[in-house]
Amino acid sequence: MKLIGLLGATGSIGTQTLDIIRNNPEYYKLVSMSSGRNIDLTRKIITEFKPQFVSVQEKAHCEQLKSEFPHITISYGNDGLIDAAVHSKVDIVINAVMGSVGLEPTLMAIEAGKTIGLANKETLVTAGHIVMDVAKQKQVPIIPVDSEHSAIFQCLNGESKGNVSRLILTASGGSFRDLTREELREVTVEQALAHPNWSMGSKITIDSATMMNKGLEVIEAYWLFGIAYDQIDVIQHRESIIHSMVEYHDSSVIAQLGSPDMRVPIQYALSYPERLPLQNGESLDLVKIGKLHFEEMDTERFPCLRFAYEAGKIGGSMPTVLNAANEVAVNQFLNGKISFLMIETLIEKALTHHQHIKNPDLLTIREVDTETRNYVHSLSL
Ligand SMILES: NC(=O)C1=CN([C@@H]2O[C@H](COP(=O)(O)OP(=O)(O)OC[C@H]3O[C@@H](n4cnc5c(N)ncnc54)[C@H](OP(=O)(O)O)[C@@H]3O)[C@@H](O)[C@H]2O)C=CC1
Ligand SMILES: CC(=O)[C@@H](O)[C@H](O)COP(=O)(O)O
Ligand SMILES: [Mn+2]
Repeated sequence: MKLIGLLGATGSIGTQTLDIIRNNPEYYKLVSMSSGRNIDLTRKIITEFKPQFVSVQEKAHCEQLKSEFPHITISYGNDGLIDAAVHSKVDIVINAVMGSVGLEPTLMAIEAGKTIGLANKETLVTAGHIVMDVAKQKQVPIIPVDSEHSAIFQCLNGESKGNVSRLILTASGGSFRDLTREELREVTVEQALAHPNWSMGSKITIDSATMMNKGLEVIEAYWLFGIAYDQIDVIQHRESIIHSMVEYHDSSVIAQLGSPDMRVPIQYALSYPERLPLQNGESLDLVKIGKLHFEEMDTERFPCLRFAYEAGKIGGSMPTVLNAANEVAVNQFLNGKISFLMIETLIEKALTHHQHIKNPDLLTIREVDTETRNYVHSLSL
């Protein structure tokens, strides 16, 4: 029996993780969880899964839930999020919160020796050098949940990284993959949220439309697998059937395929190194699909992927700036305050404005994150 701490239980990855726990009560038990502001769903999850510890974002929600569930420990805010991650009974933490707020709970969970199932890619983009160092020191496994990284993890299957010549990440291209720059000027939030293949939270769906999602994933892959940026390629693959590939130095390419269903990588992170049958999993019918397509990425139309490679290669505090600027800009777009193309403009301005810091410690990372958020807010007022 694995005892689970689930951060971001009310979100897209969170609720799919709960599906897996629900379907496999002999293997998994929810012990601690966090949610944000969705209190109705939090209440339902508490009632069904009976976790011992719950954290929410707001104090008022915490007080409300305490009165309804007097036998459960309920907390709130960033401290609550950390307490959910380090709960003494938890074996594995699935980090499915959105944004760099996931960084400190991840670090504290690693310090506490918990295995990490990582969906929250912003953690590694913001402070990959710190997270990977602590994980190495503590000998804590970080198992990827992001579909591309789970695919690469499965393709690597313990092979020496010295045998790898290239990682090939696939990108669906997102909602606007076939639009011209001119057409991108006019797109709406509703259109951006209509991802062709995946049903996900709103922030990552916008990241997918700007292709920043793939940029964040390149940096995520760099940290998870220790492969140089020049050996990480991205290609557009509009069907999202091949989730990513590894090319070895004997020219052999190993790919992981499957219908787009995030329960597969989530369950694999939970069951690793075993595999469990997936309830209602769709068997891949390649004959029905007929053709798979592969295209070059177009960083003229979608410069965010280029920004991410550049920030990743500079390293230090640059990826922190990239991530923080992106989080603020995407939020402004979702709130109708800026246009779609303004997202990339704000990120570029933040990157240009920032004075690079070489090997930032956690305190410096926090400062850079806050300063960047303030700067982007000031630009988009
Ligand atoms: N969805 C997907 O298929 C995939 C997602 N990912 C990554 O997984 C992570 C989660 O994505 P997704 O599930 O789509 O996101 P959602 O927006 O659906 O869910 C985010 C979760 O985090 C909670 N949350 C948000 N902000 C805060 C905060 N400040 N403090 C505490 N909790 C907070 C939300 O709470 P509430 O809703 O209650 O407010 C919710 O539970 C992201 O990093 C994303 O990039 C990676 C691959 C695929
Ligand atoms: C499901 C998943 O892992 C997402 O990160 C997905 O990859 C987004 O699709 P894009 O390939 O369009 O960014
Ligand atoms: Mn992904």
